[in-house]
Amino acid sequence: MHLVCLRPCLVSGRIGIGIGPCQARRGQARSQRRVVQNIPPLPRSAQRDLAAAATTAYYEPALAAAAPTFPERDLLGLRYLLQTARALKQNALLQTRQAALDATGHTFFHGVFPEWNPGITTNEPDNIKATLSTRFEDWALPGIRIKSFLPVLGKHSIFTTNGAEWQHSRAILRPAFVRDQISDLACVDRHVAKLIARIHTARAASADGNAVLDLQAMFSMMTTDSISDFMFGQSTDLQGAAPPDSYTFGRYFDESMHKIAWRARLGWLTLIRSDPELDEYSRFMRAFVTRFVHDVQGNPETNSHRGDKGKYVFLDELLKSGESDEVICDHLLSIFTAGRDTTTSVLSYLFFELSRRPDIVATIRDEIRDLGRDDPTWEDLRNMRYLNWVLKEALRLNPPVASNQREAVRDTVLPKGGGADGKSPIFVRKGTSLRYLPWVIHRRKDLFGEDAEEFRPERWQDLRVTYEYLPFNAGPRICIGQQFALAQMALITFRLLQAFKAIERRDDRPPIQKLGINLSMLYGCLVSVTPA
Ligand code: HEM
Repeated sequence: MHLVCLRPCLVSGRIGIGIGPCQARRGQARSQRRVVQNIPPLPRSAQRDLAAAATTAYYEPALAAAAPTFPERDLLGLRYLLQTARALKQNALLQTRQAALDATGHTFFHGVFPEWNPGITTNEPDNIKATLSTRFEDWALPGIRIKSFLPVLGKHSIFTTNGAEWQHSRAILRPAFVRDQISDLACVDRHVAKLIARIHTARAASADGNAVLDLQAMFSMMTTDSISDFMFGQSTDLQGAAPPDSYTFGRYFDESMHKIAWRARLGWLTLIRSDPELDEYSRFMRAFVTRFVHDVQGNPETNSHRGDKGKYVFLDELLKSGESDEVICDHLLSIFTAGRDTTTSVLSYLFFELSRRPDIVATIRDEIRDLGRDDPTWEDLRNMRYLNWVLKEALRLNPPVASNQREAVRDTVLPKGGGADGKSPIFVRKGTSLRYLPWVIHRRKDLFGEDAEEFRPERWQDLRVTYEYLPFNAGPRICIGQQFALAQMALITFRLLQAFKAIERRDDRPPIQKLGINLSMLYGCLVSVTPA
């Protein structure tokens, strides 16, 4: 019995577990010898998995065919890199990956320029379950992603650490997301009230009283205000009388996320060159956040937020950890990164859908009316069945974290993707990067039905999901802010549909999704609204 490792064959560029003749036309025997000599000993745990997941048939030559590679004959990964850059430029990376996964089955290998180890892309729930949960210890955040985030989030961030350091970050942050805070909706309510007031003002100021609004830009300001209020006890107040440095903070934050996304996606190449602009943004943002930390530390009794008894302030909880200012600053910027654009993304896409689906608007408004209360509690929002279906559906079709990545920290096994039918386990060498795309998985017709690409909240009536539905990720690194985000988004939608009875699309261009760290809408979300 021979198991061949998952390095690309030097001649054919094929990768996979294989026995028997190499498929390359030229240099066949030589390349095969070379590959076979490199056979790594299969780790004991991998052997256990293989035995459990497959059968002895796995070792038969017929099933040991290489897993698909894409594109073919791309040993160095240059074609893949160029394709990625081109697709990103055309805002079509998700669609390109979807087509590749459709063409190759649900898992394929590709070269990663300029590395030797191949990468894997998968939209197979079993593989994702292994990566995020059952074989969690075998995978970590990839080095390239950590390096891209470091200049902005720092080395203590939950998004730049693995292993014990990550556990420590999570242990510090977790208690701050307690039930009391989640159910304290007053903070969000203040900022959504300002948003509604701004919409009324814009309508009144427009010539025909029917102003065109870019809800994406408005949601972004609102979430910046509400998350800063939640974190520091003081809002950036971009929707009100913000000081100039709040605007600068917002702008630098946007620019930094854009740069980080490019660096993470294009790999090590972009890290060769330093980016003084990014360094400057980072310096400014750290100084901005540190000011709040000092403010709270320096004035424990007089600080403005403490006048508001009962108000939850994330920074207060964080300071209880006794960590240094630098660590606290890393955590604050991380929560800002985690919470702001994700929420903006879901709301923008949701209101884009609502602008072309008056039936859904009417059904949510009926549910609001049936509640019979103007001010919903957290429990009320949780129990609004249709509203929650709508949110789940928005998160399914446009998960803000549309594409995600991990890296094998030891030799391991994925349960599916090998063999002629793609159903055999595959061996994965340490250092291999794995990309999974919730955006693509959520649109699989075999998992979500023939209408998987349609926005249909009613599907959630009977749908039970596990690893095929990943808007908040899964396993030990599942989103900490999930309940907080869902409660916020439910309240914002509730309030807006209480205030406005119709939303009308005001943009003829086809919607284009832009993939950064999070998904956004390239042309924004242009609508007009009718007051209730
Ligand atoms: C609709 C809104 C949100 C979505 C879709 C979302 C999604 C995600 C996803 C997919 C991850 C996993 C990232 C990875 O491991 O690669 C994540 C992690 C995380 N999220 Fe969220 N998130 C949302 C809102 C929030 C909010 C509002 C907060 C906090 C205020 C938050 C805090 C976090 C944190 C701290 C992590 C890191 C968890 C860890 O690595 O252990 N998220 N989120």
